[in-house]
Amino acid sequence: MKNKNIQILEVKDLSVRFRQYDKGLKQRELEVISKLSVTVNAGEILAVVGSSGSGKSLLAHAILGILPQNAITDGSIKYRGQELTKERQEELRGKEIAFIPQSVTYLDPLMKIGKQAMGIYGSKEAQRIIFEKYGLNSETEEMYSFQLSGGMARRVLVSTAVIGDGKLLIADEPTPGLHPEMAEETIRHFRELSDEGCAVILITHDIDLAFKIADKIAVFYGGTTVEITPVEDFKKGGSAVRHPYSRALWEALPQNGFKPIPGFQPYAGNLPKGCLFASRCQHETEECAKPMEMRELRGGMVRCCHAT
Ligand SMILES: Nc1ncnc2c1ncn2[C@@H]1O[C@H](COP(=O)(O)OP(=O)(O)OP(=O)(O)O)[C@@H](O)[C@H]1O
Ligand code: NI
Repeated sequence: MKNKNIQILEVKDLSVRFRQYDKGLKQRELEVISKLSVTVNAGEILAVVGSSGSGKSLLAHAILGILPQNAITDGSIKYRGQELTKERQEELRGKEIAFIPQSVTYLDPLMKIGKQAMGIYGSKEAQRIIFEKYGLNSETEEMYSFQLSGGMARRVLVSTAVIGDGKLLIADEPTPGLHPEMAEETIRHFRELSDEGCAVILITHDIDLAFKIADKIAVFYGGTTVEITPVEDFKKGGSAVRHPYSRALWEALPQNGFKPIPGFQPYAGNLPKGCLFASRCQHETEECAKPMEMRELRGGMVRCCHAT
């Protein structure tokens, strides 16, 4: 494996707020991501897991510079050591930084699939090989996105993203809607890309999948990271992970007893000042009401004052 220690992406203290209008013309800002920091190195696969609405897709959109107009971001996002400005995002998006979006509506409805897949840099031959690998015949190239089934559209998105020589691949839930063999193939492909030195961020609900290929797992909750851990700790089990929410995720897996987590994730605009998980946590004490920073622990990071 090459370049394993070269940092490709560094997100530091990222916050994302949405400007919204309350009743009348009163404006307010809804903070949906706060103090979020992650890094990914070349040749490394970082899996981002966490419940629905925890901010996973927004992190991807912030890196790519495709947040909606009313979004305000703070903090820093560095790509290969340099700040990712709007100009750089535009320049790198779809080239060095490849993206598989969560929704197939990202396909351009007015452009033939072949043309979209070619992007700006791909050759026709390379495209054919990749399309075949993903079970897309040459007729697909002449189709428009509305003519594709959900699974086909997803395969187009995946193959499109992996055609070029990306240095960073961000895949937002790439496998749902794919047949198991195709999902396996996709994941194998990610591994190949990372072995060639590409940094990969895999956003997924499927923790088993993350176990299979990730090097590192970032656990999101309420718009920020609560834990970053080498995948090995998650594999070892509930006692090896650092945060009570990570442990709860582990215990909710079918093979570990399917234990549900009582309570709900707090919603942006109504977040507690201290630990976001406190109201659902059996270890809650007064200390948990204080602002909680990420700290290093046992070769990983955790946002919990009780973790040991
Ligand atoms: N344009 C927007 N305006 C206001 N709030 C938004 C907007 N887009 C997303 N949000 C909110 O931001 C939070 C994070 O959304 P995000 O899509 O990143 O979640 P996610 O972790 O990707 O969830 P899922 O697993 O369901 O895909 C959610 O609470 C969502 O409602
Ligand atoms: Ni999402």
